[in-house]
Amino acid sequence: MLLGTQRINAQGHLEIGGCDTVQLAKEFGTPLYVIDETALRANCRAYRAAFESRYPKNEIYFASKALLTLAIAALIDQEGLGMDVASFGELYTALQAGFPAERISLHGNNKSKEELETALEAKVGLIILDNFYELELLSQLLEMHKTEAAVLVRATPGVDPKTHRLIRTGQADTKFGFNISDGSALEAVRRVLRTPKLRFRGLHCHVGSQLLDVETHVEAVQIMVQTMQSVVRETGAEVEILNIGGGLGVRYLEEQRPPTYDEFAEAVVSTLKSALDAADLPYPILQQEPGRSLVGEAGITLYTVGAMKTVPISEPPGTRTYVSVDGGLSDNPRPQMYDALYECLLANRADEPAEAVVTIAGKHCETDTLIPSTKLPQPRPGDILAVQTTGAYNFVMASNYNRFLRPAMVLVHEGNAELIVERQRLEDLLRHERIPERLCRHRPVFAQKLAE
Ligand SMILES: Cc1ncc(COP(=O)(O)O)c(C=O)c1O
Ligand SMILES: N[C@@H](CCCC[NH3+])C(=O)O
Repeated sequence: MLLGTQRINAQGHLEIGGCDTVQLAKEFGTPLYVIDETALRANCRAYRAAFESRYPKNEIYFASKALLTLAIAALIDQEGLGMDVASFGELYTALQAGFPAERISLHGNNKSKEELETALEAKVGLIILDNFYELELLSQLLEMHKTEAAVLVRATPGVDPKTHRLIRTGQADTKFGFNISDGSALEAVRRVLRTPKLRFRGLHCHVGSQLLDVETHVEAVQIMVQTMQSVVRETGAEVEILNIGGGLGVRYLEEQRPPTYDEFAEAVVSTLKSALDAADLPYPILQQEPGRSLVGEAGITLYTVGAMKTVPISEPPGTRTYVSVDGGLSDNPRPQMYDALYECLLANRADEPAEAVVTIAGKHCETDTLIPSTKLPQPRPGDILAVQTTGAYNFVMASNYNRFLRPAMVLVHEGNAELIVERQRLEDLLRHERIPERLCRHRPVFAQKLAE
């Protein structure tokens, strides 16, 4: 499977963004996150066009939790999208990148006073209210700071998407949002309307992530329109915005066929329009927050192959060959967390027939299998392995487990590769650490040498 601008060049190497991945590995080291700028930009444009052509009152916020660095924020800004942030760190990064605050929306199921105050001070465009505690806290802060805030009420539609249990959020039993079924969402709207410094702008929902069909979104849209109708009927308030979150899936495996942007837009918009018409409601602004579907397929991770071993196995009877790479759990926790599956290829021998069935293992002190079973040309130590579809929820979920250094990230575009995140250095690991005086002893000569 080749995605975005990927192709196999005359040397038989995988190329992305016009850059030879073998050269990238040589120049920047491995593990290395590589982001295909052309593909990312094309996705932003195509997603937007799919909706704009069917529903012009349409706004796309990039869900920055999927991938955020200063450069990515700047690129998303250039593409004219908004940005959904869900923590102080995401808000800080977006603001530091110069992302216009009025196009930022603040999320979170337990927003702190500090996060809310910073959002108010920066004048972010929208705050998505998640619970009654936050509603109360925000109204106190607005009184204190003598300011106002535009809000959406996040509602939980009670739908059950077909995706991993840890990334479902539309069902009633979730920590996120105000339930619709027990009347909490309507009560939240009433309270917002009673709070003079809160400006009610509409409703929000997000049903889950990596959805490979349109059914749950369609169901959620119908429920949200019914909820809009109840809000209008019960409170007389106008629902100017309906935000349906993100969630569209991507291809991790060749056989996966997520709806295209056009198929997704057609299903969502036709459902929305007919539900609105039936309810005799004016058309709201349709907001969305895609993350994975914009950036997932635009990223790969490059690793270097090291140790290999073959062991006998009983199920099915035969052998298994472990091919260990120089990263794993710390740069991609998704296989451990969600049993996520990935495809890969040997970047330096991408044109050779894939005839060996192997297991790709990480190098952590865990059974950090990256890919349980895949077909490759017989791997050799020193080969460069490219794991596909790692643009979303990899870099942002990376850790320093086993004191691994977080990988670098490069943005590739028309044959140029620009470093947008430096590889961590050993001194970064110790930057925030202190040894109390009473535990101090002279550092061994070797540690001193390493630090120089
Ligand atoms: C509120 C909200 N919006 C948007 C997203 C982005 O989701 P995805 O990356 O699946 O498009 C998420 C994550 O699931 C989310 O929690
Ligand atoms: N981290 C999850 C997605 C979480 C979506 C955010 N609510 C994943 O990698 O699939």
